[in-house]
Amino acid sequence: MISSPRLYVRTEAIADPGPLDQVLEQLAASDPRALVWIRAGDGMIGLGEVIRHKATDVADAEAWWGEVCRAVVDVSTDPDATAGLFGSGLLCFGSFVFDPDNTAGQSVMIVPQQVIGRRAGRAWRTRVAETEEALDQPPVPDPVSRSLPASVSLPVAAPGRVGPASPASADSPASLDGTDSVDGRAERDPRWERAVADAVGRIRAGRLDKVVLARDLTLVAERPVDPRWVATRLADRYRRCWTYHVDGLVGATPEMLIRREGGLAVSRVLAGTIRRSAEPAGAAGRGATGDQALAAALASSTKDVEEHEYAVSSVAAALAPFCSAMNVPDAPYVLELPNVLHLATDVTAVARPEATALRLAAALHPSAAVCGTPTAVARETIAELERMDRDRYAGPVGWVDADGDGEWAIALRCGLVDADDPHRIRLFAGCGIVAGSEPVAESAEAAAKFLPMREALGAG
Ligand SMILES: C=C(O[C@@H]1C=C(C(=O)O)C=C[C@H]1O)C(=O)O
Repeated sequence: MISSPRLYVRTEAIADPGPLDQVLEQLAASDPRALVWIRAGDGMIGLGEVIRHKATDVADAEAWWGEVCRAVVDVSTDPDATAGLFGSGLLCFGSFVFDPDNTAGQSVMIVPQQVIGRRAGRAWRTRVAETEEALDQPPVPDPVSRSLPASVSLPVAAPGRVGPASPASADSPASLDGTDSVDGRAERDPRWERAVADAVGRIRAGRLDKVVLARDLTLVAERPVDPRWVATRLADRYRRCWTYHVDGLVGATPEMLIRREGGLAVSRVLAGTIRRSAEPAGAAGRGATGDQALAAALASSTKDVEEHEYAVSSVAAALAPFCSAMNVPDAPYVLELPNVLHLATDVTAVARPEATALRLAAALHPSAAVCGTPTAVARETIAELERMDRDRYAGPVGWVDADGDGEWAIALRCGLVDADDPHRIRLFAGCGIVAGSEPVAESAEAAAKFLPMREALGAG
């Protein structure tokens, strides 16, 4: 039996502080541990910590969150002020490991002391405390009052020079010049390419249909990596993605595992990728004509369409038992991001009342977009061939509210700041492997997926 402290919660409407990526940059007095969920300037920033729960898995987190919510007293004086604002009121941020059986990492759920939220031009602040009196005290820090004394300022700082961790001098930033470049290391990894070739062999031999293989890249920065700095830059450039930071895991993902708002559940499935070329303007990959040609190539690639279909079927099959109606579009559309184009399908469904965002996330994870088909064989294949701890990469990351609504994305295009040495950050990128995959092309795709984080860190 889990026992939860009584929590008092108050939500109030506030003046619009402006796009949250800019607010994050101005949150001078806040802690670098600020929790972040931003998309196109809207979303939530969480400050402070009231409770932290080390979850064993998503189902455990759901049971725990139910207990917490049962012990909550909402003392908002004007509940109408924020009624219907998705994300307002008590909420919890979370980030889950990809595979609890194969990791040294830890899933975490965090209830912040304060949330500053913004959606569609409206804004709110939610405060949480263990006594009602504490809610009557001025919040510390008060990020929406613009009169912070300079002395409390902890500037959101750039990481300085960033380079690949080199085995020879693992503690100092490596040179970005010459042959020892991030590019050289990020583009190709012979060991990973052999794993891809091995996976293709297993798929052609009929042992499985699809497996997602990932690799990592550790960068070392001159100064400790401030996730707020990284998140600000990601949110500005990747406006169609969900920019997140939870407990050292920072990234901007284009893939929504499940969003539940009221009875409506939506999952954005991605699989099938083409890199936007870095060729000079006028060449394929740059400008409208180049993008159109790439989009057409992607949409007509049998390999990518097949890879995509596995991912869509796995999501539709996992959602079906929890939904009374579902719409699965016949064909994908092309989602354009600054670094890549993806085949995308938005599966929408009417969720049964007991199907909370966390319950749906538990049912959907791991989807074929990050694991493979069939799931169990793909999971074993990953453990065997990848030889890497995914930690919280490719696990669900997001938030849930007291009604069970929320958004759980897949933690992609991210990095994990080393808890013991914040100068070090481990980036991840993975690719769906099917019968028609080629190791060198998959390396190029992985390199394109590293790009958002490398650019945000100034190691582009
Ligand atoms: C695994 C990743 O991305 C996934 C794999 C994709 C693919 O192989 O085409 C596309 C989007 C994601 O579902 C990643 O970004 O690390």
